[in-house]
Amino acid sequence: MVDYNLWTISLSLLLPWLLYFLINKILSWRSLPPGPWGLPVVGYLPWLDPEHAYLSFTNLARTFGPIYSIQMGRLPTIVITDPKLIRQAFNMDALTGRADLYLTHGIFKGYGLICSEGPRWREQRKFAATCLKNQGMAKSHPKREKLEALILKGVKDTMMRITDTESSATSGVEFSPFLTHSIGNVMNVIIFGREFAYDDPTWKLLTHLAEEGVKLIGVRWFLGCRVIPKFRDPMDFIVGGLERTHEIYRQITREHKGDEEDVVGCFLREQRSRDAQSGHSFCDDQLNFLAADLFGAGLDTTLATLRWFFTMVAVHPDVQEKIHTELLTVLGPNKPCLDDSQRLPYLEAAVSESQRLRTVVPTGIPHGVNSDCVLGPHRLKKGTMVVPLLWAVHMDPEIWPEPDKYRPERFLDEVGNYRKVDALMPFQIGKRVCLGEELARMIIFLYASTILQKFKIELPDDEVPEGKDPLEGVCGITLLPKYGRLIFKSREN
Ligand code: HEM
Repeated sequence: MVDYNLWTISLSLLLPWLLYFLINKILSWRSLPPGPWGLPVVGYLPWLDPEHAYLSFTNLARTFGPIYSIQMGRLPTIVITDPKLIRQAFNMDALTGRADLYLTHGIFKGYGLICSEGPRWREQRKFAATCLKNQGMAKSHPKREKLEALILKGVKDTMMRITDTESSATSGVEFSPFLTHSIGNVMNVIIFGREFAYDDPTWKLLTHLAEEGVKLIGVRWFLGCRVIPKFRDPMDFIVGGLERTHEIYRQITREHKGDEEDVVGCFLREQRSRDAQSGHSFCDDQLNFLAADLFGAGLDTTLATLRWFFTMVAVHPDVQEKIHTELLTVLGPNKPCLDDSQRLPYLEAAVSESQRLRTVVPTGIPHGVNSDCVLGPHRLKKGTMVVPLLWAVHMDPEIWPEPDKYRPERFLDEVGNYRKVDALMPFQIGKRVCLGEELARMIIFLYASTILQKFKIELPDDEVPEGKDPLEGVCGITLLPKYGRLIFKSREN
């Protein structure tokens, strides 16, 4: 009898709570965009292609529309494929957070720029933007010419290595290591105030750790990779690689006096000037994570963009000839410089079109909702992850008819001037838009124009197996060309 009463009391207390919980859940589901069902704990993850998650997401948009909900492990997620909606969402303060992933919050501990949020992100973003601008990364800045000269030195280094490789004009050359070294050194001078020699063992180690780390980050990170043995090795590699990278950075930092113009020098000065203040974000760990972010985000993406561009013009000789004719007509025998970019609209259009056709960050970098907010008719809860699906934006047939075709004319108006299309957003958009966009544009223009002025590029006959797409990609965080060997024939002979 006593037991029966206890049950009745417990149930009468529990039922209203259960009802309240269910109604709340149903209401919050109803205010969310539609989306596929998933399983408890893992959500929709088992159905995503781990190698090409951006394609699985794009397929779902065909069923559920330009904004849909999906459960990624324990993280409620919204995927957006409409460029206007992405712009609106990513301009909201409430969406400037990063999703709570083990990678961003557990391993990177919210340090650096890419993984930080709130006041630390604001303070560090302002600092890094000013520091890069003071090194010439801005239009009409007095140091722009110095930065231009640094990039051109890198272009010269790459061209020299191509020419010095005997096979480059006949059977072809894997030129990605040349680009990695020369663009890497542009980043090294900006961040650390120094360059590394091509065969320097420290440089080899740094690039190996960065390249492998980027490849290992993907959808698997949403599964509880701390507990699944299969995923432990890649995670251990990333954690160990980060520690070794930071140790090298600490050594470089110790060699700094603090009056240098590079990022490390600026950071050390800022740190000293703030020492008396409490609660600032300029601690030693932050410096290491910031340097790694700038190096990683800057090198990998710019390299991928250039590799895709050169592969695309090799596969489309008609486009390459038009670019070369434009270079001849506008520049004659003169070498390209940054001021020429406006006078070379076809080249600019060809670069934009390659950034569209092979989006180097296909799923974008997801954001996190940092306070409950409203996006159109939808209520987004704090903690939701928001994916701007750049691949789907760039392959939308409503915006780009026959999206699989490489057609630079999409970016030209009727008189042949470059036409900006808002839906092209390789650097993402909004309050956290890529911090290095201007630097990336400078590098891409100078490499693309100078190399195509000197060389005719072709794809070796035996590089791509029969029936395979020469523009096939391999995806980690970034999408890289699968086939890397190219023939460079000098046009000066
Ligand atoms: C073609 C080359 C590049 C592409 C396609 C690219 C793309 C992106 C994308 C998609 C994001 C995410 C933005 C967001 O979360 O809303 C991003 C962020 C970032 N990029 Fe780039 N990027 C490129 C070059 C660079 C360069 C050269 C640098 C170095 C200065 C750089 C530094 C950063 C940093 C620090 C962030 C994080 C910004 C933040 O979270 O506030 N990127 N980039």
